Amino acid sequence: MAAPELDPKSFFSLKSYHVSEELGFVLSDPLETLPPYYMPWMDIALQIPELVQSHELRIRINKMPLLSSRFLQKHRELRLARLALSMMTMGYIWQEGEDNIVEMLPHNLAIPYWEVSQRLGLPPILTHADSVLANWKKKDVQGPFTMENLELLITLPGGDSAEGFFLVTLLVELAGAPANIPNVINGVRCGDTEAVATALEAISQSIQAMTEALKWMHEYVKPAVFYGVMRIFLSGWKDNTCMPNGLVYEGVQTEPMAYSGGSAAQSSLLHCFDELLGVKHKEQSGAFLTRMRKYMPPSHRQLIQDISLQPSLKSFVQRQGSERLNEAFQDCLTKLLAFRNHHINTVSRFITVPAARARQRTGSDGELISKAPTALEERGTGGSGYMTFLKTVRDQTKGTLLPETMQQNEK
Ligand code: HEM
Repeated sequence: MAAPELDPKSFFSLKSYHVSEELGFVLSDPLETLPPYYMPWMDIALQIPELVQSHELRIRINKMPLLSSRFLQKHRELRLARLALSMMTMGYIWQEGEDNIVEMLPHNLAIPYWEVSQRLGLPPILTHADSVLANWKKKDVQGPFTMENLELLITLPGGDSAEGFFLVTLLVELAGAPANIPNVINGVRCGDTEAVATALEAISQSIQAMTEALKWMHEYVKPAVFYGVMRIFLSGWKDNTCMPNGLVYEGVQTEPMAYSGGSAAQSSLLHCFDELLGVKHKEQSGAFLTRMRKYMPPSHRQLIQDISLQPSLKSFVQRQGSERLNEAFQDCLTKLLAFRNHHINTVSRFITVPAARARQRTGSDGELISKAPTALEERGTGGSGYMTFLKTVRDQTKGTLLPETMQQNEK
């Protein structure tokens, strides 16, 4: 997909980045089926939890025919094929948990997976763009985007909690759809203070709606299931002591390759807001977030890059001396800070607390939790030393606030 040209005089629009005003980065109308030739993939992909449970997934994948990816033509076909192949790969690698790890993905899965990934410009591992953005359907097509009216196309072990985890994340994405970012950029370009303030007010509401949606995680996902069952299936083979050498993709390359696991750190939303508002992440946390951009669809990555090349919004706000604009800018940062604080609480509830219970073998969910992989205790599925990272990112957001609000926040 060619990167859109950035002409500072042209009108900034989301269209050229394959981002919609209504759905943001979410893929619109994902396909539910592939052409019949690809039935062997879909047959397996649709039964991953059951096949993992019966320890048959690897056997079924080993017997799968080697199919050519050349009959996949449309973007949506490629996305569904990648979703199916990614989910199968995670199931294949982690079927036995941390025991009996395989270090080679068989050629009948690895070759088409590599080809499809190359065509989409994504690394050959499950990403947020697959498991969340391209993994939904509405039960009633005319109905709303609600938990009740949504379901996944393909899932991993973890039952209702797995479904809840991916669908709540989808709702967070939808709540934050960055429709107003172009209005901010275009307003700054033509010096329209009121237009920029209006767009920032809408963005701050979207970020607040993201926080509200994130709260549903507590309702739809059980921490013990997330920690003890699901998390390993999102893990990658980079910075993971279980697979220190990475994974050999048979028939693609003889040397192993290392990739980070799926994480919403790969969502383009917060990267866009950070670039727009001038939140800069440095050193290790900055390096990790920059690396996560390689796990996003290229056009989404390009949008983030192009936002970062715009004249500074913060300087514009400071120059204009408008109280309304000042407040709208500050409010966006305050809401972003609140999102990150709530996210840290969520992470604590879904990882830190179960990890402590697992070490002490306590709690009614003790058995589930104690099966959790020990290599992941200190790390997020994206492979970060997560708490230090998340707090640094949060503090960087706070550090971007204009001085008066910082003082109010201290009170
Ligand atoms: C049970 C729910 C969740 C848990 C346990 C969780 C956990 C984590 C962890 C451990 C990290 C550190 C990076 C890594 O190694 O993966 C992270 C980063 C991140 N997560 Fe989540 N997450 C959850 C839900 C979400 C949702 C729904 C979103 C919204 C899209 C989100 C957005 C982010 C972002 C943007 C980062 C990068 C850090 C930042 O920009 O603040 N997370 N998450």
